[in-house]
Order: sequence, then C-alpha cells, then structure tokens
Amino acid sequence: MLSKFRFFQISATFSSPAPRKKVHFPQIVAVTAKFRSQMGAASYGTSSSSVSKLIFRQLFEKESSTYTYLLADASHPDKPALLVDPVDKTVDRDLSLVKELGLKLIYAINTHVHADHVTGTGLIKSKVPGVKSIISKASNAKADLFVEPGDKICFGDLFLEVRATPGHTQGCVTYVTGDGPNQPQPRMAFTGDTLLIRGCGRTDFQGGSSEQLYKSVHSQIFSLPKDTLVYPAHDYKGFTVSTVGEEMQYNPRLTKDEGTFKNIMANLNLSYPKMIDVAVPANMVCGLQDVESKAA
Ligand SMILES: N[C@@H](CCC(=O)N[C@@H](CSS)C(=O)NCC(=O)O)C(=O)O
Repeated sequence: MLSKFRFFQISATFSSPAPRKKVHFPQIVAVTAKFRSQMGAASYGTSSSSVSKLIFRQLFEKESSTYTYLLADASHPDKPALLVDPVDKTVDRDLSLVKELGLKLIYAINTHVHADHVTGTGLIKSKVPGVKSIISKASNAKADLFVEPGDKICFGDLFLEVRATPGHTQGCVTYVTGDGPNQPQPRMAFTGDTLLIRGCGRTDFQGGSSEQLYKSVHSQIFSLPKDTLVYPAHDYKGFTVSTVGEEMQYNPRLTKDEGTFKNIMANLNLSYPKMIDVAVPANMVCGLQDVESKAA
C-alpha cells in the first residue's frame, strides 16, 4: 500500500542529438511504509519495521577485479533496476541475471570514466532498448543523463543520492542509497575508485589529485553514518564490503593526516593499467566506440 507520494528530480543534460540542452526529469516516487532488502536470502533491515524491499547483487569481473552492482525495487510492480559500473565483458551475465530476477533495467550508471576496463554501458543500451546511461556532468563523458551533486536517481520507490568525490578523476562521484525512514538501512555507498577497502584510487592520471581525494573522502564519505556499507568498484585482495566506520579506523591511507596521505600517494609506484589507452577513449563515449562489433 502506498503511504504517500514524493517528487524527485534528476538534473540531466542530453548528449545526443547535439547541441546539448539542460532539462529536468520530474519523477513521481511512491514511498511505501515498509521495505525489506534482499541479497540472496539476507536482509539488511535492522528491525522488522524498517526493512527495505531492495534487491541487491554484487557481481565481479575478474580480469579487472571490478565490481558491478545490481539494485532494484522489488516492491514496485515493474521492479525497476539499475546497474552501477557494468563491464563490457560481463554484460551478458548481468543481463541474464536481470531477466531471471524479472527486473526492468532502466539505468546503466558509471561512477567515473574508468581507465582499466571498458564500461558495459554502451553495450547494454544496444541490447536493452530504453535503458538510459548516466555519468557525472563533471566527467565530460558522453551519456544520456548527467548527474550533479545532490541529484537523486530514482528507481521505483528507492533512490540513490549523488555525491561529488573527485580525486581519482575529476568527475568521480559516489552514489549513496537514500536517507529516510523508508529507504534501506544501513545506507550503502557505491564509492567507485574513490574509496577502496583499506585503500583508495590512485591519483596520478586523468586529472587526479591526492589533495582532492583526501577532501572528498573525509567530507563526502566519512561524514556518512558509520554503519554505512562501503561498496567499491574494485578489490584486489578478496574483500567484498566494508563500512564507513571500519575505513575511518583501519584504512592505511585515509586515516593519516593530509600531508602523510599525499606522500603515500606520490610514492605508490603503480604501473599504468594495461588497458588505459583503449579504455579511456571508449569510456568517454560510454563504451560506445566499439559497440557494434560487440553486439554482433
Ligand atoms: N593492474 C591493473 C590496474 C590496477 C590499478 O591501477 N587500479 C586502480 C583502479 S583502476 S584505474 C587504482 O586506483 N588502484 C589503487 C591501488 O592502490 O591499487 C591493470 O593493469 O588494469
């Protein structure tokens, strides 16, 4: 039963056809009184009176150690769904899961322009008509919709809040599940490459800045409730999830003062991602560069 209605907007700019035009998408959001979240049989609800009807799956692409996240509103008749950071190589797997779960994919979202793999966004759009791609306006990449800090991305009765977290790249954002009694508890932060579990994204290319990353994490992520679940875009050590409180206590980089952090980041000595020369140009057009050959 619907208890009340709210209106949310995504501030969006069409990239195609040119010229770009700023438009707003009013969305009617029906907010139900009770939610129950699902990850397999598990529930994130803290009590039976504040449980959400979120369907949630964490999916892994092993070559680039990338996590893709599937979120859907199980309580809505359409079961609207979105994918965060899909990878081109695992699009078929992800779309099969969407179909098996009876979901309607509406958005394919990126946290930033990735340098180590090609986004699956373009391929998804070619395979599922009607899906809209989303990326931050600050990324300067191509997409159907562009989000800015404070925007809300609605899927059914649930929504993701957009937080600007530049530093790994200029256009990095963190998507956080909604704040409110009718949204999943604890909150979930999809941090992209800004905050990794016991680590963080490198800051040595794509307009990266260790100073910005430090400020982004402390002001936009560590300011969230400590029980907020942290879901990064990558993990190289086998971790799957952390919390804001855990990272505030144990992150070996972000627990340091800013000067020490900058020194750590300047001395990571990481080799460039193997796919950077292919991935960045492709991802600037949401992976569409090579989409025709992949869809064939
Ligand atoms: N070896 C991998 C790339 C590994 C890497 O550089 N990861 C990035 C995120 S993807 S651009 C990163 O920020 N790492 C931080 C760290 O501390 O590891 C490849 O060749 O693709």
